[in-house]
Amino acid sequence: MLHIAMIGCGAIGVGVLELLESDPHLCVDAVIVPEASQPLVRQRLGGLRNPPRVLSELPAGVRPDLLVECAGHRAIEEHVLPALTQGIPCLVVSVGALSEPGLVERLEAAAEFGGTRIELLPGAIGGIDALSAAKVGGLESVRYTGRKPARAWLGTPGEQVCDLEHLEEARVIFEGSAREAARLYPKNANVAATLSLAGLGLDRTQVRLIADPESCENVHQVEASGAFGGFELTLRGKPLAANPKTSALTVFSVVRALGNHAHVISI
Ligand SMILES: NC(=O)C1=CN([C@@H]2O[C@H](COP(=O)(O)OP(=O)(O)OC[C@H]3O[C@@H](n4cnc5c(N)ncnc54)[C@H](OP(=O)(O)O)[C@@H]3O)[C@@H](O)[C@H]2O)C=CC1
Ligand SMILES: O=C([O-])CC(=O)C(=O)O
Repeated sequence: MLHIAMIGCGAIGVGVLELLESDPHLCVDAVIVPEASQPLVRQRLGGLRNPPRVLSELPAGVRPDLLVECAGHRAIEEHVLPALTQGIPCLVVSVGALSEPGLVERLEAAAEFGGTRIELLPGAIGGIDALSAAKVGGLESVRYTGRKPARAWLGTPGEQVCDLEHLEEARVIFEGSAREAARLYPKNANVAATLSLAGLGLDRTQVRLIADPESCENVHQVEASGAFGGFELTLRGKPLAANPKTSALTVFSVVRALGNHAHVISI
């Protein structure tokens, strides 16, 4: 049985906990969330057979087998870096945070110090295995298009490009490098950052973001070419009811990754 601590308990976290209830090899003992949201989180988890403890940080001396981050960019600094330093292996979904200059190097240094590893999860996107294998032979180009319902872009610079509430047809709201996408759209930059880290890096990965009033899915398209040949991927992600900015596949990606640590065959 693997003992897990989870950082964050929102749309992804709750979905993961519900699915893990039926896996006898994995047990989430604690979820770490800000003090202010603890009563709400305890209420959300009330329906689970064995709800985890809800805490603001890992108690001194407690050492889970794995720590999984499902919280957001700030949590990398607050929880993942210290856990790595203590030798706790970490799985991370907020991969967009790694676009911040210097953070990859700091995570590497913390993991080396602790003698452990950090695993970046594919989350809402697929094909990361193929892309990073293709990189070994040499990649020429990687283009990513992210299309989401118009309202999913509220609160982003897309609001300055068009009237998202009254959009009548699909509109490109951003075109540029993954680095620029991460700077302008940090909350939507996880997929772009993941593709960049697996492939050609933040400066050479081209990104296009589209607000589409007709769409009710988060559609991720990737076109890559290189010495291996080429691939085109379209992933039509269903948004989570609890957070339409997040695709349901992200929950399944976390459950898969945790299962791969606990089960004898990993795939
Ligand atoms: N790789 C990928 O493809 C994807 C990655 N993501 C990443 O996953 C993150 C979580 O997504 P989702 O579950 O939908 O978001 P939610 O907003 O539904 O939930 C976030 C949870 O994390 C908690 N939290 C926030 N900051 C911290 C912190 N510093 N320390 C501890 N807990 C914290 C929140 O608490 P509170 O309510 O108090 O803020 C809340 O419980 C996103 O922010 C995004 O970065 C999301 C989608 C796809
Ligand atoms: O589709 C999702 O779940 C989230 C997304 O686009 C991103 O963060 O890049």
